[in-house]
Amino acid sequence: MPSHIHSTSRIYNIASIPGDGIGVDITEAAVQVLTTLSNTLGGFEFEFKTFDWSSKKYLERGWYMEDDGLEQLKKYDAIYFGAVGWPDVPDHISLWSLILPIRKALNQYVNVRPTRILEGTKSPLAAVQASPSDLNWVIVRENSEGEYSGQGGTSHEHSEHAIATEVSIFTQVGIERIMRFAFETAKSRPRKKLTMVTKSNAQRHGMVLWDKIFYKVAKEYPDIEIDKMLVDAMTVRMVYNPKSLDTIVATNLHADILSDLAAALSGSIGIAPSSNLDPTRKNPSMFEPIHGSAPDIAGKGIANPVGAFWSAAEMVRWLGQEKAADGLMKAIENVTAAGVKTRDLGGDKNTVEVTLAVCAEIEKLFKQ
Ligand SMILES: NC(=O)C1=CN([C@@H]2O[C@H](COP(=O)(O)OP(=O)(O)OC[C@H]3O[C@@H](n4cnc5c(N)ncnc54)[C@H](O)[C@@H]3O)[C@@H](O)[C@H]2O)C=CC1
Ligand SMILES: CC(=O)C(=O)O
Ligand SMILES: [K+]
Ligand SMILES: [Mn+2]
Repeated sequence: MPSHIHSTSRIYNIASIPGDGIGVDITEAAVQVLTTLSNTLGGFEFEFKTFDWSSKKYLERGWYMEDDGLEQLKKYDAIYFGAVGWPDVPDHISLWSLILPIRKALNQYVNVRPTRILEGTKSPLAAVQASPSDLNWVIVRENSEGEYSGQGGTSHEHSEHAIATEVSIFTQVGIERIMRFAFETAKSRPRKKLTMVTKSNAQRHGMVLWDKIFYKVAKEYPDIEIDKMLVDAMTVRMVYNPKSLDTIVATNLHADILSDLAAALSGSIGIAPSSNLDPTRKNPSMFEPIHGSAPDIAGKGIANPVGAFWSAAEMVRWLGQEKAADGLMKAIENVTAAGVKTRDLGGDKNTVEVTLAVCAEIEKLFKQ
């Protein structure tokens, strides 16, 4: 591309945190696809700064992020994240040293997790036919409090009297803002439907407040059709009647679980994206596939990069480049439709082959 075009480009500074296991492969793939996208379209560019914050580095040097790591991240327009977690480090140490502090400190109180069946892929559900509306959901996950508040403690740890508490925190402010975001999401979608997931039959304090604030906020959205599901029954409805759902709002833990299920029902966990959003835009938002570091397939070059690409498309959309985001999604689906898929989707291609196919498709779509 001629340099004069570059000089007028909007530059987005992206903090890239590949992390562990397949997080590294899929982040590399996403960076390649994003670079191809900006080079092909023009008008904007990405400048990536890679942070080597990982479990491997933690084992070498005793820390995940520098002391001012969260402050460093605040300078970027967005954060692209792979995955964190490795068998040599207890999972609660890795999560609480990297991904969870970022979500909390940068006020990323929403985690948006869309699911649908991509072209050329198949749901394992018999109830799901070819129609895209058979399974097309957005799970809005509370991302700052609830069961992952981090409050609690352990006493008498090394004795038979060990006591541990894990306290769920639900605040009026925290619930109200996630409910409002969920209603706005439902409003932006054609079906205008919102299902609230709860467990207020057994959990009689936090979940009761959750329900109450949902109905309070619902009054502001008379055009949205609402219903309520207990989380256990919700799993059944997702399997037997996926068509009846559209936008879903759930707590941190419930939505974590339901979104892995949703991904599997749509074909594979390897395709599912997520956006950790600070809707106030005072802090950068963070984009990552919903899956973890997958130690069982790490280093084999076979991880599905589609969830990483879809997450990248969500990042591009959040940054305001709608046309580029739509183009990237189109390129991804042209590739799946052509049968260029990794094994988890029933194909025989590897990460690099799918990545190159998506890059070629972007060039085909956008090159005049
Ligand atoms: N946001 C994050 O960074 C997350 C980190 N983790 C961490 O990741 C580590 C592994 O966790 P698991 O429970 O095994 O969950 P996982 O999502 O890493 O893997 C679950 C299963 O799905 C498969 N899988 C996942 N992503 C795939 C992809 N892109 N392509 C093909 N197959 C894929 C894996 O091979 C595995 O069989 C743990 O340390 C966990 O704490 C887990 C979830 C999210
Ligand atoms: C930690 C985790 O599993 C998630 O955020 O999806
Ligand atoms: K991830
Ligand atoms: Mn999860």
